[in-house]
Amino acid sequence: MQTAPLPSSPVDVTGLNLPEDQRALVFEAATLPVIDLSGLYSDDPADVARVAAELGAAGKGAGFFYIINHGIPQALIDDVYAASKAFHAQPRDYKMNYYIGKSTHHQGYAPPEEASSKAKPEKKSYHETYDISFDAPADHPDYLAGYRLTGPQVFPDLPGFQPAVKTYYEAVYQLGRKMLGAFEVFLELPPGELLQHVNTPTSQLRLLHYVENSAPADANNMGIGAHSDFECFTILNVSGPGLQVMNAEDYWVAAPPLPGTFIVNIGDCLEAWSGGLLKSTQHRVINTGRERFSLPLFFGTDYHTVVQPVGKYATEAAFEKYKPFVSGEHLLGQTIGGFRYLQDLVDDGKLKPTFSVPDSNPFEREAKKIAV
Ligand SMILES: O=C(O)CCC(=O)C(=O)O
Ligand SMILES: [Fe+2]
Repeated sequence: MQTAPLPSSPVDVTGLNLPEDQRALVFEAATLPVIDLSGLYSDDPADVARVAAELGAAGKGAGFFYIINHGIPQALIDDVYAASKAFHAQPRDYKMNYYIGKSTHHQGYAPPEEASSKAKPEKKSYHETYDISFDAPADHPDYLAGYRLTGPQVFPDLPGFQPAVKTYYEAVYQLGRKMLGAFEVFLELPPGELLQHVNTPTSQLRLLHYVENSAPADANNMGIGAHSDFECFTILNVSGPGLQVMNAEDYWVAAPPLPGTFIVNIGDCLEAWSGGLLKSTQHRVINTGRERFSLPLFFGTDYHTVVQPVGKYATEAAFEKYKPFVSGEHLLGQTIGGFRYLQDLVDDGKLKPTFSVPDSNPFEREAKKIAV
C-alpha cells in the first residue's frame, strides 16, 4: 500500500468555489491508499495474511482505501451501471411503480425527496436510488416476521436489469466474504468467527443516481449528507467525483474515482468488533450539481447478530464504549431516520419497532476544521 502525508491546507480542486465546510484535503493521485487484493485468491495463507495486514493498516491509518485486482470483471460493473442508467432514465410514473414504500422489505425505488428527514426539511439530498438486498427465500422466518430488511429480491421489468444486478450482487457479495475473512485474520480471530454471522445478511446494494441541479454546494444541499455506514464495510463503485471521507485524524479527504478500483469504507460493526481500532468511516457526497452514479454494497451480517468487541479487543474498556447491539436493529433504526416512508409508518403506528429508535448514530464523528 502507498501512503503519503496529506497537504495541510484545504485544496478546492472541484472548481465549485466550495464554502469552507464543504472542502476536503486531497491526496496526490499516486499516493491514495490502494490495496492489491490478488492475495485473497491465493491458496497460500501467507498471501492472505499479507493482504489482511494491509487492510488493517489502511483501516487504522487512512480510514478508507481503494482495492485493485479485486476479481470483479469490469464488464459486470459496466452492465450494472447500464441497468441503473436505464432505470433512472424512465419517467417518474414508471419508477414509482417500484416505490420502496410499497415494499414490505425495503426494496425498490426511492425518489430524491425520500431521503429528507421530517425533522430537518431544510436539508436536501440530490439523489434517487433503486435499492435491493440479499435474495432471501420467501419462507425465511425474518421475512415472514416482517423484519423489513430480509426478503426476496425485487426487480423492475426492464430487459437485462435483473441478470445484470443479480450477477453483480453475487460477485461483490463473494468478494465481501473474502474481505471479511481477511479482517478475521487481521483481528487475530479464529476462522469463521465473523463469517458465521453472514448467512442471510441484511446487505443492501444501492443503484444511486445523483441528479443534475443548480442548487449550491453547501451544508443544506448535499449529494448525500455526512454519515457512516451501519454494516461491516462498504464496497463502493463510483462514476464521478464528489465523495469525501473522514480520515483517521477526522479531516475530510476527497476520494475521487480511480479506474479499476472500488472504494472501501469501514462500517459501524467492524468498529465495534475491533473495540474502536478500526473506525467507522464517516463520509458524504458534496453537491457537484452534475449527474453521478454510484453502487455501494453494504456488506452486513444476519439481522439477529449481536455485535460487540471480539477476541483480544473484548476488553473491559472496549465494552464500556461499545455496548452489545443487534445489527439488524441498528440498521433498521438508522434506516428509519433516513427514509420518509418509514418515519411515516412509525408516526402512524403502522410500524412498531421492538427497540427504541435513536435520534442519531452513536458512531457519528465530527470533522475537525481544516485551517485555511
Ligand atoms: O455515492 C457515494 O459515493 C456514496 C453513497 C453512500 O455513502 C451511501 O449510499 O451510503
Ligand atoms: Fe454511505
